[in-house]
Amino acid sequence: MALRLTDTVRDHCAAVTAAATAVRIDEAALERIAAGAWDVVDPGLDARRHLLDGEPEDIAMAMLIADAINFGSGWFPTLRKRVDPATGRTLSGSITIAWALADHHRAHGVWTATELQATRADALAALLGQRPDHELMSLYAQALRSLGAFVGGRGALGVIADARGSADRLARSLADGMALFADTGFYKRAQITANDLALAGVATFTDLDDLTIFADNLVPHVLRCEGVLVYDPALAAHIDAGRTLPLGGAEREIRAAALVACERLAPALGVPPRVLDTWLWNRGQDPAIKARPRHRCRCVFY
Ligand SMILES: Nc1nc2c(c(CN[C@H]3C=C[C@H](O)[C@@H]3O)cn2[C@@H]2O[C@H](COP(=O)(O)O)[C@@H](O)[C@H]2O)c(=O)[nH]1
Repeated sequence: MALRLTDTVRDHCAAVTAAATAVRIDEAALERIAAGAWDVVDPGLDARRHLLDGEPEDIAMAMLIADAINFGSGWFPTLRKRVDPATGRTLSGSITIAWALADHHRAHGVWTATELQATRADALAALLGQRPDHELMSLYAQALRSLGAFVGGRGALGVIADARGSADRLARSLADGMALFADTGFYKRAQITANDLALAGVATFTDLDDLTIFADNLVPHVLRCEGVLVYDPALAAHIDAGRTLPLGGAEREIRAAALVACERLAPALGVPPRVLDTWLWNRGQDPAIKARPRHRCRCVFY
């Protein structure tokens, strides 16, 4: 039987972390977190930032669309950010994009697979409130055209049905079906898509809790702020100066170490990695944590 996608991720991250030269896990800090009396809960999806009411096909397609462009953190400092009208706080890059998409879906309906295949960067930029010439907009348009071809005539619920109740199989279908999901060794967006479809109530997976964390740039940053991840001085200086990292090398060590640390923290805290991920990610929205630079890598994976 072929290895499960999540098993390949765990094996890859264990190997990268064992051989890492620029990032290490601080055992004492990890034990401190593991022993803490934290209330680790998954807050679920925010109904303002995601389309959660309507026909299941629309909710499922809206989530596939959101997660097909749930990347770009390396460019986020160059994006125009929305302000939350309820709090007056500037929203993060990914929340800015997700919320703008949800508003569009509520007002104009959810794109069909055929419409997705005709996505243009300039029209998408206008919808997302961004400059039409921003390179992330052309990458987003490419991702959505690819999603349209991937979904085809089966619809979003058909994509889910083809996973036959397995989150791992759904993630594998995305990773094998679209180049921009082929985040080998981490499969962050392929995995978070399965989690999001389940959270949105349009999919049921028997192996959902086997997902790993969704290795982005914020979860490792929260762990670094807690002292769990320690970067060598040159890497720390590079990141603290706001300079981007190339794909591969140090950024892979950072993501892999975060995953390995969470593989140990999750059972200690009595939650699956997917719940720990969301809890850590939401803590990362804290202004004090956001004030410290996190690593930035301009890629299509996170
Ligand atoms: N590990 C993990 N990474 C996540 C999310 C979310 C939030 N969306 C989720 C929320 C509800 C649904 O569950 C969505 O899936 C975004 N990201 C990633 O963070 C990165 C930074 O973004 P920011 O802080 O905006 O700059 C970016 O690469 C973004 O792709 C998450 O929950 N976990």
